[in-house]
Amino acid sequence: SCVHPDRPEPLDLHLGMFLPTLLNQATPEQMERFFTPAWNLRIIGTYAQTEMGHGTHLRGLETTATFDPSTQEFVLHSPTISSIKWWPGGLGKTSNHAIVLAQLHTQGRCHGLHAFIVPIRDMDTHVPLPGVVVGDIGPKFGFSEVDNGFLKLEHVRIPLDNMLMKFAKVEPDGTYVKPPSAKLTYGMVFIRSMIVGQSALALAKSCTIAIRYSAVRHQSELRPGEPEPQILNYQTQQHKLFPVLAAAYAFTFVGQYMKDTYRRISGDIHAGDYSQLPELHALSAGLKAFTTWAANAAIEVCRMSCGGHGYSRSSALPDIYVEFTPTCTYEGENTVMMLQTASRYLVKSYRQASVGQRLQGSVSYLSEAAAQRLRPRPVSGGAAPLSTQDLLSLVHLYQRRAASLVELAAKSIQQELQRGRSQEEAWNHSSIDLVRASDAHCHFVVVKLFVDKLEQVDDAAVKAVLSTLALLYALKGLADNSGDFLQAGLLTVPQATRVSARIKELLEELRPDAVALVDAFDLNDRKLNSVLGRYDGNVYEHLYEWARQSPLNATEVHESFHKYLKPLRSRL
Ligand SMILES: CCCCCCCC/C=C\CCCC(=O)SCCNC(=O)CCNC(=O)[C@H](O)C(C)(C)COP(=O)(O)OP(=O)(O)OC[C@H]1O[C@@H](n2cnc3c(N)ncnc32)[C@H](O)[C@@H]1OP(=O)(O)O
Ligand SMILES: Cc1cc2nc3c(=O)[nH]c(=O)nc-3n(C[C@H](O)[C@H](O)[C@H](O)COP(=O)(O)OP(=O)(O)OC[C@H]3O[C@@H](n4cnc5c(N)ncnc54)[C@H](O)[C@@H]3O)c2cc1C
Repeated sequence: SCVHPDRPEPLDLHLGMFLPTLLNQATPEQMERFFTPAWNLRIIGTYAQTEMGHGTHLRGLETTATFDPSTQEFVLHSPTISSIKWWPGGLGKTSNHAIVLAQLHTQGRCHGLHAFIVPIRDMDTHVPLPGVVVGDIGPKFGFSEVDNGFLKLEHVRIPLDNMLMKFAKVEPDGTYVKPPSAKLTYGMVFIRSMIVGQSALALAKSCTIAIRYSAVRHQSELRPGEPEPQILNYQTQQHKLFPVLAAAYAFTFVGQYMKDTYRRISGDIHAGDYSQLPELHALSAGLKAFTTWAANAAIEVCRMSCGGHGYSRSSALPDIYVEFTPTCTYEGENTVMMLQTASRYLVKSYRQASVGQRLQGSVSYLSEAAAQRLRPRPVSGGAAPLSTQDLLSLVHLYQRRAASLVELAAKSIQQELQRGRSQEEAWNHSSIDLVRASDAHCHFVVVKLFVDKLEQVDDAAVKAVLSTLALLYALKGLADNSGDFLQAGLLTVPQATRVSARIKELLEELRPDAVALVDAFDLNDRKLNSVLGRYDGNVYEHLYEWARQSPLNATEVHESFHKYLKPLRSRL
């Protein structure tokens, strides 16, 4: 954002969560008091929700905010070690304010989690304020530039007006006024929606590096006596990289869709219509998990496809991985997000469809599936003919797989209940099926959005190559998940064999356009920061130059020789 484009920064939370949370949850008066100074970086804020003991289970958070009507203040307190806020980016050393999520207590009752603006450091000296114990949590897997921090609040007093009161309120006498919808206090749908676009960017960067390098790198022999081929000509290399390229395009379109959907539904919410919030929550949670998991795995595929040089930080791929991988955990751990989508939306929608309700939005196919279940099945049964060319029929196939896995998960819960398990136990014993159902639903949404996007492309040549990519994305997903399709009776073994053959043809079709397709992401050398992914392809000269700049090469004889090796040698 500020100094290093696309790299994690101490100010990310200020820009990505503190300001957006104010925009969504502050009253006009609070906007004036906090937003303008925050926009001017006088106030630097972070978002402090997670505690040492709880991240996922928000109802388990222990920090309290107790209203004291005699002083018109909230008293913020961390009652236990496990209640210390832990992880917030920029909290350790950078921020002078934090949005703290705490259990609100007023008039002797607890009203659950609410957001409070807590000053933590003096605005001029930056010294921690009385009662605030704050610091950095120490080295991590990556994110070294970010001071993820801890925060212990010891009876810290803040004014009544520092509770974000756009929705829920506390009156001066301590009366609690409920929000119009309890779900509004969860938030998080904004960043989850944006993370989908970040998955696309991470994939675009990784496959740009790997595909450009694979066009530069020559290795081994294809035909004896002939020059070594570009490694991009090996079918296995194409099989590793072209599906990643296809996914990068798919996720780019899904990322755009999520941005638009967020804008549309949050517009409705601001106008007082909350009916689409469950769709936004389910889509943002599920697609955040689906795309980050896929991108996380694909970055490693790209790194390994570059052989030894992929392991060098000059490739940029190790950094892309360590900076991207926490997206699978933060903003809602992925398995937990998949379970939200499944149990809070898909299974509920399945039940509604089963009793004849017509569903809207991304789950409308469950109504179709329910209607189909009521129709008599053809005696012959078996999978329908499969076209490895027709994108719409593939979308339909993904839709039917999703419907079938949602049904499987819903039935699993039902069976567990019939065995006498409690609702909670039945849910836990069905959670593998629930995650699988979410995954299939998200996969369907991605394939559908990719195919829908093609309708908006006018240029015939661009449309043709994007259609090939969409076909590859859909067929590769089919091959990777063939067990699901076979199990649901949507695919036969001979059809699966044809899918594999068609994938090979598509790889060959895409080969001539592969470099142009990554160039089209328009990621310049500064943004990529990769020796292997250079636009001009002068990899070897610059690899040598990069190595020469290594700090170890500052002297011809390193001091370790005199300090350790020489004395050691003399003792042997
Ligand atoms: C410009 C952008 C780029 C900036 C990039 C910045 C990068 C910065 C780097 C890192 C940032 C990291 C920040 C963080 O990680 S902040 C902490 C994030 N923490 C989480 O996300 C916690 C995850 N946990 C939860 O979300 C919840 O606790 C839960 C998993 C949903 C469970 O909660 P709970 O048990 O209370 O809820 P239920 O399952 O019972 O659900 C109750 C009903 O509420 C609905 N629900 C739940 N969540 C939401 C939501 N977010 N929005 C709307 N509705 C929600 C749910 O569906 C239930 O509905 P029902 O109708 O079934 O009653
Ligand atoms: C780099 C980074 C930056 C972060 N920045 C911030 C920040 O700015 N602000 C902030 O507040 N937080 C931040 N976090 C914290 C982050 O949001 C949490 O770590 C995240 O929400 C996951 O919660 P947890 O750590 O409690 O994981 P846990 O919930 O303990 O997860 C551990 C395992 O338990 C499983 N599990 C947990 N609950 C369930 C369930 N109900 N069903 C099935 N399985 C379950 C999970 O699937 C996972 O496998 C950050 C984290 C990282 C890594």
